Order: sequence, then structure tokens, then C-alpha cells
Amino acid sequence: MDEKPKQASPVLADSAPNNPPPSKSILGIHPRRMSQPRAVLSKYLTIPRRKPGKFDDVRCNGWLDSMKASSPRKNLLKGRSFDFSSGDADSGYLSWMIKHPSALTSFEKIFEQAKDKKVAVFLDYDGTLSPIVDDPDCALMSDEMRSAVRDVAKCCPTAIISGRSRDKVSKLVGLAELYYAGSHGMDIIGPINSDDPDGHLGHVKVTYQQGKEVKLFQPAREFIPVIDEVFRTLVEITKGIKGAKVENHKFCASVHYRNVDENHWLPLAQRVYDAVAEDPRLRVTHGRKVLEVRPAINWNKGKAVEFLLQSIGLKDGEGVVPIYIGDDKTDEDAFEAVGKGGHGVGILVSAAPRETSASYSLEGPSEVMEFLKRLAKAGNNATPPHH
Ligand SMILES: O=P(O)(O)OC[C@H]1O[C@H](O[C@H]2O[C@H](CO)[C@@H](O)[C@H](O)[C@H]2O)[C@H](O)[C@@H](O)[C@@H]1O
Repeated sequence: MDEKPKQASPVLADSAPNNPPPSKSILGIHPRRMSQPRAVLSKYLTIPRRKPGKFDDVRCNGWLDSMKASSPRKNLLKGRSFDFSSGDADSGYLSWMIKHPSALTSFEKIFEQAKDKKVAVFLDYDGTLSPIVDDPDCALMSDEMRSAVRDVAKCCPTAIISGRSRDKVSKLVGLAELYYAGSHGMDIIGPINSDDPDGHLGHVKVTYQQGKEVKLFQPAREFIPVIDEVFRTLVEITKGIKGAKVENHKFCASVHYRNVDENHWLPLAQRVYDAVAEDPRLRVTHGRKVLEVRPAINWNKGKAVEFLLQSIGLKDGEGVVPIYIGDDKTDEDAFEAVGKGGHGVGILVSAAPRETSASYSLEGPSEVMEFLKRLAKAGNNATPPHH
């Protein structure tokens, strides 16, 4: 189904990788050589990457802290009565909740903000629609959640924006009426609208499920062989680490350490960083107990939201309220995108206080489902169906 884009993609180069590669390997594993000629991809790349140098403990501790913090602990305070004068950890949680109130208790306010406006809903998958589980292949969404999402999609355009490959996440969700962006937004299937001439945004028209014509946008298309190669390397170098799992998402690769003994997290991270250290085309980012190797391009879930809004014909503005719900660091770009101009609503799914650009919070997938049900009900009462 995938075709070659007719026009160059509008991808800009990143200013810096999220996490610069470390210096010399402590394990004696040398960075792999890529077979793909670098010149082919050079238009995307401006990131100055440091040559491997001295291994530094500060960076190492930084990784480890980041890896430890990457999946928040359950909020033990829920359901307790609070002593507002205590000044301990409880008050930290409370002040976070004041800054990022529950989207359920604030539902009326959110609905008021969306009233008489065009709403578009963007949903992350893992940790948002499905609970976090040890085996990524077992992260299934419930039928009840599926029907809540289906009902929302009946009243407003709805898209899934996931770190997983588009094929995988669309199979897991199983709703043909949604739009999908896989590989952290680097593989988008969106609608074609009349103000958006063919190829204008670097996309191609393709025939999708049930013969429907859709827009396919893959800004990192040229990286497929690069990711393929790094995936094979990652499988090889993590073979000896019990519990490590590597996934190929076509435009990025994930290295999971949720099932790896904590003492081996740092050596695992070191191997992953070493594998990309000398390649300016790649960068490493952190997700929930997962390291992601991604093309070093300026494209992320936030850009995918903007692209989809434009495709849907809802350019950002006062009349449009994009709602984004997600649980991960990679969702922060999307929270920023919907927060621009103060029109959109970002909702972080987290059971613990976290630095975020989202305005609201929900504790976990069951609260997400509750919110979606209320949204669908309110939307059905308030507006005619969008399609
Ligand atoms: O953007 P998302 O849809 O949230 O995808 C992000 C990553 O999700 C998956 O990993 C996470 O969920 C797994 C299943 O619950 C869990 O085992 C893992 O620890 C989490 O990181 C997926 O497997 C990754 O490839 C995605 O990048």
C-alpha cells in the first residue's frame, strides 16, 4: 500500500538530540557501521555529535535516574483524607493536583471550553488506552474501552498517536473509523480534505481499508533501512541481557528493560548508546522502561497532531479545541502542540506527580475510559455527528 512520496517532506533538522550519546564503551562494544550512504539522508541532519570521549559518571547517573523515573509509581495517596497543614510529600502531590486537576472533576469546565467549537481527540495507546503490562505483546485494550473510543469518534475526529508501528497499533485498536499515527508520529494515515491539494504537505494519496482514499505521510521514510539495520544490531547486543526485548517499529526501534534486573539497566543503556554513538542520523529517547532509537529529525507526536489537525481541516485557532490524552514523555510534544494559543486541552495520564505541559490529569486507563464516555455523551447531546 505504501507509495513513494511525490514531494520532499517538510522535515526540518533537530537542534540537538534528547540525550547525547555517551563516550567510550565500558563494555568494549564498538559502534556499528551503517551501510546506508550518509549523503542520502544529509538534508535532514544538522546535529553536531560529539566524538566518543571519556566515559562520564554524571551522564551515567543521569541515565539511571531517568530509567528509574520512567514508569511512575502508583499514587498511594488516592482515597486518603489530607492534612493540608502537614507540609510533607502529600502537600507536594496536592499542589501538583491543583496545577493539573483531574479531567473528570474538571469535565464541566473542559466541556464549556469546547462548547460550540470543533473538537478533535488525540489518544496515545500504551498506558492510556491499555494498561502497562510486562509484555508489550499483551497490552490489549478492553472491549469497553474500544466502544468508548468508537463513541467519541462518532461525534468528533479521533486519532491514535503511538510509539508503536502504525500497523501494530491499528490492529490493537481495531477501529477503521479512526486516524492513526505510528512510530511517534512518523507514519500517519489521515483524511484528505479539499483545501489540501495532493502532495501539498509532502504526503501521498493511498487506498486504504475498504477502498477508502486516505493521506499517507512518512517524514522519515528514508530511514527505514537505517532503522532495520540498527534493530538487528540492538537485537545482537542485548542478547546476553536477560529480560531485554527489542521491537522494530519501522521508523524507530524500542529496547525494553522492564523485565531486566535493575543492576543491568546501565550496561544495557550503555550498549544502546554505543550502538548509535557515531551515527548522526539517530538519537535515543526515554519512554516508560524503554529506550527508543529514532531518526534524528525534527518530527514528533506534536508535529503529528498539527499535521492531522490540518488534514482534518481544523487548523489551530479559536474555533478548534484539540484534546490530547497521553502518559509518556513522548506525549509532552503533543501537550505543547495542543496547548499553543491556549485553545487545546492536554491531559496527562499519571498516578504520580510529574513535570508536564498538560493542563489536566487522569490516574490511569480506567479514568481515561470514564472521561471518553462522558465526552461522547456530551458530544452526542451537543453537536451533530461530524461525518
Ligand atoms: O506511544 P505509546 O502508544 O504509549 O507507545 C509507547 C511504547 O509503548 C509500548 O511500551 C510500553 O508499554 C508496554 C506494554 O504495557 C510496556 O511493557 C513497556 O514497558 C512500555 O514502555 C511499546 O511496546 C513500545 O514499543 C512503545 O514505544
